[in-house]
Amino acid sequence: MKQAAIVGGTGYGAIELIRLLHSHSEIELVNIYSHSQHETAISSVYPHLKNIENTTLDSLDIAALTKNVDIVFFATPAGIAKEFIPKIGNGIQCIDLSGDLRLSSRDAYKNWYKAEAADQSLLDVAVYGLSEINRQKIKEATILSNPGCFPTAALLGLIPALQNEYIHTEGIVIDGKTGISGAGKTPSARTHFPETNDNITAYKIGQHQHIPEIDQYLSEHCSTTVHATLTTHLVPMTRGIICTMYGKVNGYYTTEKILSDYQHFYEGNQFVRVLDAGEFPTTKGVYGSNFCDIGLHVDSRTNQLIIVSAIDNLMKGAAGQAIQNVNIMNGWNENNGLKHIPIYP
Ligand SMILES: NC(=O)C1=CN([C@@H]2O[C@H](COP(=O)(O)OP(=O)(O)OC[C@H]3O[C@@H](n4cnc5c(N)ncnc54)[C@H](OP(=O)(O)O)[C@@H]3O)[C@@H](O)[C@H]2O)C=CC1
Ligand SMILES: CC(=O)N[C@@H](CCC(=O)OP(=O)(O)O)C(=O)O
Repeated sequence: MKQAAIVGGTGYGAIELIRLLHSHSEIELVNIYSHSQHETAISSVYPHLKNIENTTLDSLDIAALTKNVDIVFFATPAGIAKEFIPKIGNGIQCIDLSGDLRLSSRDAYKNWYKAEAADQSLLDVAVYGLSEINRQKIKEATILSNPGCFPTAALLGLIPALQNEYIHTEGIVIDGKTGISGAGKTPSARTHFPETNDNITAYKIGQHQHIPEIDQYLSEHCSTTVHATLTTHLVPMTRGIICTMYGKVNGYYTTEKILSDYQHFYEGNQFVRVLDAGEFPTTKGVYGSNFCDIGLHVDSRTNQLIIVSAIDNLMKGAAGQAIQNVNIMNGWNENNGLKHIPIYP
């Protein structure tokens, strides 16, 4: 068994990691670190964990952590992991759920996150954990940068179309919608119930921190610079992300031809389900699971390829993909801790 710790222990990402690690056969969760609450059991903060996970919350102690654990998950806001990971060393596997290590350009991080970027030496060794696309590099990783939630849905939906040159690289539009748990556990004026109930809001237009992440990895995967338009919307549901994406078709292709190539592209990848012609994903269809469901359609009237991609933001968009990546890093079965059927209805 490998021993693991979670930093940011009382946040939503951490709680989801705890749920998944409970059924992981190779990892024992030994420390849950919290900067806000100490000497209290996690099950007192979250009563749904009563008699299941009673670990006492501790304040982060790097020296003790370095001796005790093999794997550390940072489920913390941007700005934390980049400061602590360089102090850990010892070959300990560090998985960062935040955006600290995702952008290769330090200037881009400064522009979009409004803070100093991680040291270049840390960015150089961090591996981007889009599991299905970057599996070979993830196998060798010690420092793992887990993708953002919208980038996970958007990149898995768009990369096959761009790599096969089914769509032009210019004019790609990503219309993204997310449940409110994506904003974390601390309520704000934007996520407060009266603002979100019975309401849909577009937010961070032209300013979303996932824009440079999507551009960077789309560009890497089609060897030309891509600038996609992302607009994110907050919708009144707890979990789920759905991205409806549009790209101008580059030639003449049928829905069936592109779908069959997507099915081939993701063959052997148990967590990406490419749907049949006429079927489209829903957030409920992936709720509580690590699946990314993809459906698509060629609109011959407008010559647009319409791709729809759905994930659970806390699962494939965060904790689920983090566990999938740890499984890849350690040569374990990729679905260890992740065998959940979506919760339906
Ligand atoms: N929610 C989602 O769907 C997704 C989240 N992410 C990313 O994962 C990370 C965690 O997200 P999420 O769990 O939703 O966020 P939350 O806000 O729910 O949790 C983050 C936790 O980090 C800890 N924390 C807060 N401030 C500090 C600080 N200054 N120093 C140390 N720890 C701090 C707190 O826990 P404590 O007080 O116990 O230490 C807090 O609860 C974020 O970077 C987020 O952007 C990525 C993809 C999807
Ligand atoms: C609803 C909501 O506010 N969602 C967040 C998701 C951010 C996230 O989880 O990703 P990072 O790790 O890149 O910050 C947002 O759109 O910014």
